[in-house]
Amino acid sequence: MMYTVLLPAAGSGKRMGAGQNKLFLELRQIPILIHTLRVFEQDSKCKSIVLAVKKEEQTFIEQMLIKHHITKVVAITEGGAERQHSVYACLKSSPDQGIVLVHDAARPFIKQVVIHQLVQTAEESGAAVAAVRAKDTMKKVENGIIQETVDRESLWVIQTPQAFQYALLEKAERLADKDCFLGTDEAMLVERLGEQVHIVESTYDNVKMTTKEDLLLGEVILNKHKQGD
Ligand SMILES: Nc1ccn([C@@H]2O[C@H](COP(=O)(O)OP(=O)(O)OP(=O)(O)O)[C@@H](O)[C@H]2O)c(=O)n1
Ligand SMILES: C[C@](O)(CO)[C@H](O)COP(=O)(O)O
Repeated sequence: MMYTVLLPAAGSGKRMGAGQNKLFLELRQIPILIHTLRVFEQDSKCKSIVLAVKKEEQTFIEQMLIKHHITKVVAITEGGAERQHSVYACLKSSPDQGIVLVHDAARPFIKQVVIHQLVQTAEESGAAVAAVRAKDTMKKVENGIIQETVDRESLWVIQTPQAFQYALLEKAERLADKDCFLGTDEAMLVERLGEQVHIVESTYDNVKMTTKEDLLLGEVILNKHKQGD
């Protein structure tokens, strides 16, 4: 099954503190945004890419796409104040009403095998998200005091990509927008409709480039991938 990927890239990178959109920072001389785009450019099952960007960054990004031979971007739309708004803007520009995959442009290390499993699961069941098992002991804390230890067996750390049948995501985004509900991922919007969202086990190296430490980790992951891992 072919899919379209929606890539929100209109953030500010405040936690990275680089004074610019963190997606323009380079890992091995290639911008993070291009590392992410290359995954989908090279995936024969990806038919198109829709990007949400800041208006003032659009020309720069268009030049970047040409320089790095990225050909699958079919629409570039203006992002919104929050990530969710940027994803919704992408969805409205999607030429494809089959399976859509939402992926943070800030996660450059996603593996094709995980993407394909997500697409297949979403095709069969409607919605699927990438996730890894929680590794640490997890506790609920209020005012600095532990309230309880949460059973780790049932806890997963949620990532992107998140894959959906178009009609389901469209309904979830539309209703969230109408209700002014803001979620931190798309699964939350679908969950509030009472629909099931399936987990696809991902890898711990699908990290989101969020703070400076992640850049060091990113270089290590790139080296690991270069050695065929
Ligand atoms: N209004 C926004 C906010 C975020 N994003 C995108 O959503 C992804 C995940 O967001 P996050 O890691 O939070 O990025 P930033 O918002 O850039 O970072 P910060 O929260 O530290 O400012 C990134 O690819 C980012 O560009 C977006 O398109 N529009
Ligand atoms: C969507 C996400 O990447 C899943 O882990 C995450 O929720 C984005 O959150 P952020 O607050 O924008 O970092």
